[in-house]
Amino acid sequence: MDKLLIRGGKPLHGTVTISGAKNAALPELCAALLTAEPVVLDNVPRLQDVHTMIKLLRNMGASVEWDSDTGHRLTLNAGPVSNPEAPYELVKTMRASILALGPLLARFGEATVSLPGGCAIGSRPVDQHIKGLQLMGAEIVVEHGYILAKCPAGGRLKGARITTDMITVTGTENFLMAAALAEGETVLENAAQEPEVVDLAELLIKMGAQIEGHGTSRIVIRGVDQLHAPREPHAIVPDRIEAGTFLCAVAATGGDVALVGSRADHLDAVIDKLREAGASVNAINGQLRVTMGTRPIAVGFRTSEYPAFPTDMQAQLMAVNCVAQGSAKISETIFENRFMHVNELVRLGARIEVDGKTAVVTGVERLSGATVMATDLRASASLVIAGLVAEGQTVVDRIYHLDRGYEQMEAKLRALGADIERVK
Ligand SMILES: CC(=O)N[C@H]1[C@@H](OP(=O)(O)OP(=O)(O)OC[C@H]2O[C@@H](n3ccc(=O)[nH]c3=O)[C@H](O)[C@@H]2O)O[C@H](CO)[C@@H](O)[C@@H]1O
Ligand SMILES: C=C(OP(=O)(O)O)C(=O)O
Repeated sequence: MDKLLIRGGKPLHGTVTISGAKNAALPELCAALLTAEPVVLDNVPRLQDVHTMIKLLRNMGASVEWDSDTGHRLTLNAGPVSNPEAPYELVKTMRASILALGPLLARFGEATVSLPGGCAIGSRPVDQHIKGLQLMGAEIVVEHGYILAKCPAGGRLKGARITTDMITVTGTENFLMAAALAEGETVLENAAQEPEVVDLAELLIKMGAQIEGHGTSRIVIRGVDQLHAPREPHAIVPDRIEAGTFLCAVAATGGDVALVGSRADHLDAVIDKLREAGASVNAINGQLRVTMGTRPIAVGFRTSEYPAFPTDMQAQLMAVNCVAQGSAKISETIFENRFMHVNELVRLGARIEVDGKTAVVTGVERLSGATVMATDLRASASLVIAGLVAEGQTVVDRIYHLDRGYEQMEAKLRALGADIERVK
């Protein structure tokens, strides 16, 4: 099993290119299921979850081809799909497989998708996805760990008014894709406003969907009979969480880094907090430049839905607080168990106390390298940041979690001057 070996204490300097967003790539790969024409996506990040999604689509009969061995453009042809099924073996490694449910139902009138199950950060049920699709007329039974869904006689979903109990990102995305081919109008109330939802809506519009209100909490979709391939390749929006992770790394280690291909306007809440911590963050000529010359100041924050502070950045900013001056309170409101990184950060010398959904971090002057274990994707990123600033050597074990959502993280950090390598 791969590990990362980090010798901390080096400030980061240079330029890093931010990849396309994992959380936009995954629904957009599924959106290709909505048409028999070949869909071309650009800026697709080459990371493990994308490879898993490609496996899932190929298993259904789709053809998926990268343009070159190292490039980021791929062509998906769901014309030959004959098996509208997402089996447990593939779904268990990636919750986002649930995103196949909406498009499969909409285009093929039936779908069999394994229940994703829980994961380290919480139980993560999909009841809202099921409820919304039922409101659109789908007949759904859940048995033997599978969601068995089919459209009523006539074979087409019907537009509906869907108000979810909470804001759900992949739920909103499933409804967008299902409603694009449904009969009549669908209104999504309490919709997620994340940039990845907006990017998916923009791709669907390029494919002929009629969507209004994406980026707000009320989205209206008028179903059409057929979708087609976008006329031009659709470039996936930059990964704001990858960008935020690099911003936090610099805030912790000090240095001066330019992020190419990132969207400052998608990172307002994160940038505000990093400025409060003492970093200078500026958007210049399409780049985001972060400089940090002092020890950070501890900053309190609370995770919430976009545009507030993202839960996917909680662990990384906690790592910055670990070496900051002062103490700060962090509240996690989205997932019930997203403090798995705390015990590992403590092994590096951090002072953190957790009480339910709140963690209080008191910064220490130095962390000391140790062997730590990654428990989930963003927990891994926080351990890498802590390792970059810790004295001596840190080994981050189980980095298959990190590989799910970051493209070439260690190569990008090494190019910025970090002493980091992957070992078996
Ligand atoms: C692939 C992808 O885009 N993943 C992101 C997506 O996950 P995901 O879409 O799975 O997260 P949701 O927005 O759905 O979850 C929000 C909350 O609602 C709960 N819930 C959700 C659906 C449901 O049917 N029932 C239910 O109870 C969840 O358990 C959670 O507590 O948004 C999360 C919140 O920003 C991010 O952390 C993930 O990185
Ligand atoms: C929780 C995350 O992803 P997923 O929903 O794919 O598990 C994440 O990207 O931090």
